[in-house]
Amino acid sequence: MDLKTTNASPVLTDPAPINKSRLGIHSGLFPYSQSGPSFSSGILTTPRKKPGKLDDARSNGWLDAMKSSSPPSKKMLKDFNVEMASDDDIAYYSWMLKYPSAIKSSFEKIINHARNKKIVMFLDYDGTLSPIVDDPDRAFMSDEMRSTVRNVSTYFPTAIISGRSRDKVYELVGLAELYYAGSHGMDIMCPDRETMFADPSNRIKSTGKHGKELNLFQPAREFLPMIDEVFRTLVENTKDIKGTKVENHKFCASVHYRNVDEKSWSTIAQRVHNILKDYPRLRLTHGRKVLEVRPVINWNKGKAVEFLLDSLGLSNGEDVLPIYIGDDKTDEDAFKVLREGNRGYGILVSSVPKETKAFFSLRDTSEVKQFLKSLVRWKEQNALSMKKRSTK
Ligand SMILES: O=P(O)(O)OC[C@H]1O[C@H](O[C@H]2O[C@H](CO)[C@@H](O)[C@H](O)[C@H]2O)[C@H](O)[C@@H](O)[C@@H]1O
Repeated sequence: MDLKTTNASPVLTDPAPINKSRLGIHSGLFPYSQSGPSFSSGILTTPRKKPGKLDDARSNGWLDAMKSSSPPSKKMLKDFNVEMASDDDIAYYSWMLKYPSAIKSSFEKIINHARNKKIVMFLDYDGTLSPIVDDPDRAFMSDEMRSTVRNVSTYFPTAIISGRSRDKVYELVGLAELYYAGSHGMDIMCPDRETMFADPSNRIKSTGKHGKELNLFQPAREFLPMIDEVFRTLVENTKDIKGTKVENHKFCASVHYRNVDEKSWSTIAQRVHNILKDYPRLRLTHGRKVLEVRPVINWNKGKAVEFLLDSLGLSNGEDVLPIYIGDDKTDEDAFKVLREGNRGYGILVSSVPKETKAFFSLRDTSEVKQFLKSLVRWKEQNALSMKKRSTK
């Protein structure tokens, strides 16, 4: 089967980022919206945006987006042994007025709101549970983080929602008690509820590595051969560029350029761009020093959150509080769903100011761990005081 179409159309691109000024908190933030095409219902395959006049990777903003796709490491200014706040610090603290820290200023607010509600915890993996490292194969989470997540899941239903393949993220997290959504939510391992599957062809019964029966929801299943083909083409076409790494996530593919000399970034962008011209049913999104190729369907991490809440029977309750913690552009779809439906809290993990649909912020993975531990402590104290009250 020829998976390409002869009717080549230009690639849908994300908007080019606006250069952020060092102190321009409200006016010059990096645009951070990721939403794909949206329809009121169904998981429709949608056409890409109309071709613009410009038709190469440089002119349509890919390169700018690539350059600003991961925050630089922070430098502290020191002057005569007096620690001074840099412009970046001032910018960050001003930004935090709009997106307060979930552990510092706003923890009380969060738990007050969560009182008498059931928290459902959604966690992104890279940059949230494991720090960003140069080699994607070595992005391990610490044992302490793992046991923290395990503790969280004893009190709250907990799901991992990642851009990686479901198998890979399951292997990295290694906790059987969680729910997993891989490929940016396009591969969901979920509880078995017949009513969830309006289109039963998207529902797959499968047997996991340990012989356990799995219930999978895979809305982009028809794209499997196409993603496999484009993955192989991407590998073939970038193999001469030192440092490039292409990953196959089953329902999407990633081209990493973190370890590539910046001089070659435009070459990578151009080659990926050229390949995608032959696949109008695929689109490109930008992650942290990674180009991600994914199907043009009305599905994303936000949809996965809604699907999981539904399949857990927790979608309509006033007494449910979903919390989603993530660091990347793809997490914005989930933040948006929670904010717009007034359903719960998005928490952005970032050490630099970013425009976001989240409500709160955490600086890095260690603050994520601290936040999760604080929630568990709060829940334990609650349980203890309830027990004391009932034995009086
Ligand atoms: O949705 P996520 O769980 O956050 O996954 C997003 C991407 O994460 C990985 O790449 C990122 O982390 C790597 C390891 O720290 C880093 O080397 C890379 O530069 C980052 O982009 C993963 O490899 C990607 O395939 C995921 O899409």
